[in-house]
Amino acid sequence: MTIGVLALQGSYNEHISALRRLGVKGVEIKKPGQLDNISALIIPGGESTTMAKLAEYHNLFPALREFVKMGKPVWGTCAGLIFLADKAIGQKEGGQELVGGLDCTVHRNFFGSQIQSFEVDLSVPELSAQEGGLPSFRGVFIRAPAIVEAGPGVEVLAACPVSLKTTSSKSDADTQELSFSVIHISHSTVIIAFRNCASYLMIPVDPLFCGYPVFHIIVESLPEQKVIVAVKQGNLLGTAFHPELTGDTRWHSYFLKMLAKENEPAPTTLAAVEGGVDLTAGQTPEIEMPIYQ
Ligand SMILES: NC(=O)CC[C@H](N)C(=O)O
Repeated sequence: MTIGVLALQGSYNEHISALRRLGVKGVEIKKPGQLDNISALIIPGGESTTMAKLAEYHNLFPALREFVKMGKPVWGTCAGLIFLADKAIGQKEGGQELVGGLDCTVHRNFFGSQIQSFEVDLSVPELSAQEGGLPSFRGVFIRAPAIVEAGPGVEVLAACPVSLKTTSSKSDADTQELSFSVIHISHSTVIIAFRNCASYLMIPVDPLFCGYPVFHIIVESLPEQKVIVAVKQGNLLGTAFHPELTGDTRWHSYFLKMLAKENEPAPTTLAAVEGGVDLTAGQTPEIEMPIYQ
């Protein structure tokens, strides 16, 4: 059993390190043919537009789609989650190709720009039920996406509170005046972006909102909002955050168990991948990860 990590760009070395901490060898995947030799694939975080351009250049999209269609386990983290989504919003002009398969709409930079990156403890009941340990997981969000819509077959594994900060001078007021833009409308949800506080709010569709790109509204005592940041659909796993940048390997071990459930023996030392970059020869990836505990 071999675990591939798409190694075009982003945090693939970090995933390979995390797998190694579990005693499992990960191999770099850079070419379509290398997918034939692996049992499961991790698509790492990075920058999804760049990664998509590289994947296109190496003609990887048809093989990646085929891999997903075959039902083999695939885990997308952050940019990798964007890759796996059936639909992405907030893309650069001209859009970007997606692998798809995950019945979700992902907002590419939901939490804002690079400087709005953050860490937060997420409640992860399903993960801790299966893997043990704390009921929470330290989510490292780097210019992170979020899942703004999920289909009926998608299991939500974690959601992140979305705070509505405001620059209003009436800090103790229950009522705040905020201007916003509608950035996404679907049959069930409207997402609005607040102009002065880089926050988002998801609200049920109200026909009143449709057709007006910019509003000025009064928001009264807004309830706490949560946005989905980890999902599972069959053999597809998606996380908007970066477990490979923490010392906690539970998401990796959770993913490996998805593979084990496919009636394959538990992962041990893995054979070299023909045509792939094999890390079994006592080599270590060049970059040892900073581990945030
Ligand atoms: N850390 C990440 O992978 C960030 C992903 C980034 N939002 C993108 O569009 O690619």
